[in-house]
Amino acid sequence: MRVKICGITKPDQGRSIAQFGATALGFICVPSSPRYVTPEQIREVVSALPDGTDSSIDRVGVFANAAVEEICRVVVAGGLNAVQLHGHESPQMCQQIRAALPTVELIKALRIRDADALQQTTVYETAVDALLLDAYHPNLLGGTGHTIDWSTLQSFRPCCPWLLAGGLTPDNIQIALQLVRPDGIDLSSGVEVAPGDKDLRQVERLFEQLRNCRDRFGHDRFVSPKQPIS
Ligand SMILES: O=C(O)c1ccccc1NCC(=O)[C@H](O)[C@H](O)COP(=O)(O)O
Repeated sequence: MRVKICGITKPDQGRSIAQFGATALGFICVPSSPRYVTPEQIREVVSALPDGTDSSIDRVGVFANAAVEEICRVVVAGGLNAVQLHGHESPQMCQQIRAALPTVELIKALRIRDADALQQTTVYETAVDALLLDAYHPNLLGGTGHTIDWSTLQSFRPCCPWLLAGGLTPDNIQIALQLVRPDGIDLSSGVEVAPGDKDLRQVERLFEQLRNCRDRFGHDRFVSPKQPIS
C-alpha cells in the first residue's frame, strides 16, 4: 500500500518520515496554503533524504488551478516525479499535463461531498494515473482534517488506482481501512503539530497502526517500515 505524507516543509522531517516507511512525500505548491514550499525548499528536503530513498520515494507536487507551464516549471525545478491536481482541473487539462509531462505520474484529487459526487470520478479515470479522494470543505481545498463518509466508499472500485485522504489519523486509520479498500492513503493535518510542521511521534504511531492492521488481518496490503508494499 502507498502511504503519502503531505505538506512536508522541513528537510529533517522529510528524512524521518521516509525512514518510517512513507512511499511518497507531498509538497504543497499552492501559494495561498500555509504549507506552501518553493521548488528550492523541495530540493532541500529531497537532498536530505537517506541514500537510496531519494530516488525510490515519490515526490509529489500538489497544485490547484495552476497553468500547465507553471506546473512544468515547478516539476523540473523541484525534481518532482508526480503531480497531484487539487483544484477544478478538467479531464482535458489533465490530458494536456500528461502530454507535457509524459514520465510524471498524474493524480487527480476530487473532493467528495456525498455519494453522488463519486460519479465525477469516471470522467477522470482514463485521463490520469491515479485518483485521490479527499473530503469536501466549503472554504479550503485541502489539508482540512475533515473526513469523507467512508461508508459511501465501501464499494468504490475505479478502473485506476486510488488513494484515500481527508482527516486520516493514527487513531482512525484502522477503522477507515476496515471499511474502505484504497490502493494508498494520504495524511497531512492528522500527523501535524501545526500546518507544515509534522508530528513525528504521530507519524511513527501511524506506521505502528498500519503494521497492527497487517497482523490482525493476516495479509500484506499494509505497509512495513523500509519495505513498502507496492
Ligand atoms: O494541505 C494544504 O494546505 C493544501 C492546500 C491546497 C490544496 C491541497 C492541499 N492539501 C492536499 C493534500 O494532499 C492533503 O494531504 C489532503 O487534503 C488531506 O489533508 P488532511 O485532511 O489534513 O489529512
